Amino acid sequence: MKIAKVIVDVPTMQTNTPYSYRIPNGLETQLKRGMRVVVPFGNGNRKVEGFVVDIEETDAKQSPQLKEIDRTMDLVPVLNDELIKLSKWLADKTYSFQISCLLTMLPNAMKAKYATYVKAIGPIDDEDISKKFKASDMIPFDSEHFDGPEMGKLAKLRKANKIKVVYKVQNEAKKKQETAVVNQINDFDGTQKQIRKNATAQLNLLEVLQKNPKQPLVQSHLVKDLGISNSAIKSFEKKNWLKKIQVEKYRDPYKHEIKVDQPKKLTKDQEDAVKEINRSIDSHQNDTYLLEGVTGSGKTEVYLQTIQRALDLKETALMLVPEISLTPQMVNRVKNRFGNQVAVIHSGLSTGEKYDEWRRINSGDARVVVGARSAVFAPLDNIGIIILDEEHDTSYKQDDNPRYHTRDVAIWRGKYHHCPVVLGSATPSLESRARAGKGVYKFLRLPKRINQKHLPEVSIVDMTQEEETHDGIFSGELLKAIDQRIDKNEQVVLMLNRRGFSSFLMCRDCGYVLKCPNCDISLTLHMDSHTMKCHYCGFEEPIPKYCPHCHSKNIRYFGTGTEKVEKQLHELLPKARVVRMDVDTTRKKGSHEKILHEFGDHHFDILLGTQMIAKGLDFPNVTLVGVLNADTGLDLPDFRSSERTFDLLTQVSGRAGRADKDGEVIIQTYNPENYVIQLAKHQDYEAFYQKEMQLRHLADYSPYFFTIKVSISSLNEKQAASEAYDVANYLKGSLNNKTIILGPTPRPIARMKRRYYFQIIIKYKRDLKLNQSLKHVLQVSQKEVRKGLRIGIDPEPVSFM
Ligand SMILES: Nc1ncnc2c1ncn2[C@@H]1O[C@H](COP(=O)(O)OP(=O)(O)OP(=O)(O)O)[C@@H](O)[C@H]1O
Ligand SMILES: [Zn+2]
Ligand SMILES: [Zn+2]
Repeated sequence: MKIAKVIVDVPTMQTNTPYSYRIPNGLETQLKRGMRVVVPFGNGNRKVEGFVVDIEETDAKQSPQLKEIDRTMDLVPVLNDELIKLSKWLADKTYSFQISCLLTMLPNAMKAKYATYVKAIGPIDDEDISKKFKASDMIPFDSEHFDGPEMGKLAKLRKANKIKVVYKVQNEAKKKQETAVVNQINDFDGTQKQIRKNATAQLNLLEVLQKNPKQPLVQSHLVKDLGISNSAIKSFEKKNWLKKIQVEKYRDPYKHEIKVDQPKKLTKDQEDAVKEINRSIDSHQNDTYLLEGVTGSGKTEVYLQTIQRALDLKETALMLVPEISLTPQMVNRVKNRFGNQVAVIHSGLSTGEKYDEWRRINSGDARVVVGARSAVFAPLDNIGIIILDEEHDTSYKQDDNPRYHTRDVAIWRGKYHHCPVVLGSATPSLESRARAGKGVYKFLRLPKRINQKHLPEVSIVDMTQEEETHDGIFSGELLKAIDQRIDKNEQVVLMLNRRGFSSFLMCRDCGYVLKCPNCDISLTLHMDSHTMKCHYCGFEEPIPKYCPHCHSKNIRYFGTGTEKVEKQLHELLPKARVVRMDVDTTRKKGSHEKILHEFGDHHFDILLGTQMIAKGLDFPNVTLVGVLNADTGLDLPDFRSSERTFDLLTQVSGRAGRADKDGEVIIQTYNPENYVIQLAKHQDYEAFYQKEMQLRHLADYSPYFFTIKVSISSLNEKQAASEAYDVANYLKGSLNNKTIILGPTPRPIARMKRRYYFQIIIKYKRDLKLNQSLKHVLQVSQKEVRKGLRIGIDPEPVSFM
């Protein structure tokens, strides 16, 4: 007898293991590992969903009491063996439930709230089934409409391509048609001779056709994105050099189907890196590389050429980038090189678009995947290379269950596929840099910018010395520099660092920031009530008149929003054309792309934005970068706040002077002597690394120690506190004596949304009992969990707030 092992969608400790179910007649040959099923569960036999993670042969006598699978939700597996295996590892590694991991891997469109249908797409020879399709070609795929044996027939019909499964998404767009052109030219050289030398529009069109001789090219993209004239297309059509066809409009958010970019000739450093990585690809070696390259050193070209190598070997490629730098610029660079083979996954896509992309990957149509964090689970087969760009970025860590780090998952998949993993950054995480130093990762460096360009000159402006003008936003020096750049017809990027803050009060004499006495977080100014409020605990006090630290009267509103800065700019430099990029101006779909496009076309002189603009942008005409407030991230209660500030300043500085013209950076700060600011001035990552490693060593922090955060919360403060003490005591008794256990303490933000939080920080080097002990904690706290306690285990937390 065959049984299925099913992970059910009941996320508790007790159910975090596969349950056995009998496979009903008719499904025996159809049911596959990786399909979703509906099964009866518990005493009441309520129906729950689950994933088949294994199918086994057993002796019927041994398991007479087994319940039977109700039905399948899929006709083909939605997860392959690799991903099922990965989910088990991930659950273990992140102390979460395997079901959460399995669900994390699927696009939302396939999650329960969306209806599943079967759709007839060919003649159906089975009488029973074909009768059902008489009324409609789409029928809900459930037990009301199909019984067990019929489900088996459906699977056969799907194999024969007579039906398909459709997940109906609420906002699914109707399919539309659009006009495309297809090349008809065989002899390109001969054709070129027939075109006048000064007919550039026609020559451009010819070039695009030559690069894409077989592919339909959507006319509107040719015109809008490549500047090819409609009249050129018309005259080509008349001469039968191309023909027009109608194609199905695809929900491609970037609408870029045309390859226009050729590989660049590599510099010596790039070539060394590419050779080394390609060697691993060719020999299927699972090496992890750290590619440390200064800003503008051409890391992207290294990625593109190694991806090409994997494709040449008929393998696929996975490229991960932080959400924030998943800009149209980056996406277009990959799409321009690899065309339609690229699938893009990020949070800006609609559910339907994400599902489309997922399906293209699952079916093997898309062979290069570019995406943010969750794309690390893309169902690619046969991966030849995995790239993690800006590997230090904190958005790679998921805050919620399962609390995985994208880098760990990428490395796991690299091992599975025997392929190299490339971690790239101008400012690698200390952890990765340390591993490269020890030889765990192979170290590749691009120490110079492309074309012998040097890094931009950085100067620091001490804002405590500035006269009280311009609301403390602009120093005289920065204003003058902006003015000069505009006169020279060059462009400026201005960053307002808003990390961790909205609007706060700061003393202009000593730099003191007014903080909440309970939460260790800065208070936010509320003009309506004329008070300072804590956004987390609700603490409130009147706006002070004197600095509590140095008693200066010079205490003022700071950390203004980009909107206010924009207004200031208009007053101070009326001629400047400013475009603002922040959460407000990019909320609408496509607006991000539009702003960057218009800035690139020099419709604006100044791009003003938050951290959003620090990464990945490549505008040749930008020669000045200004950082309005370098300090705001430095004070956060987090041992990584220096590292983050250094990264941010280095990344944003790197936006200046990337092409022919020299770049300049001006950083305004209230802490000009701080080592982070000083080292950022020299853009000296290696010096920063050495210095910061010393500090981490002294304080027993990562990468010298691993960290785990255990957080315990409840609406009832007493319950949370007493459980936290119990857990800490248990851990102190069970873990080895070199492991450091801090706490329990109320979390820096102790109370959030009415729950009281306590946290325990575990710092360890090697502790064989750790995993077991933490699982034990999860087990024994079950009773309290039923009474409303929550307990979370976060390995390598990126936030301690
Ligand atoms: N071999 C090359 N020859 C000519 N130009 C190149 C070459 N490699 C890269 N470039 C160009 O140099 C510029 C900088 O490269 P790229 O954006 O890849 O750098 P990066 O290291 O990714 O930078 P950042 O970390 O700042 O984003 C780009 O405009 C790119 O097209
Ligand atoms: Zn507070
Ligand atoms: Zn002061």
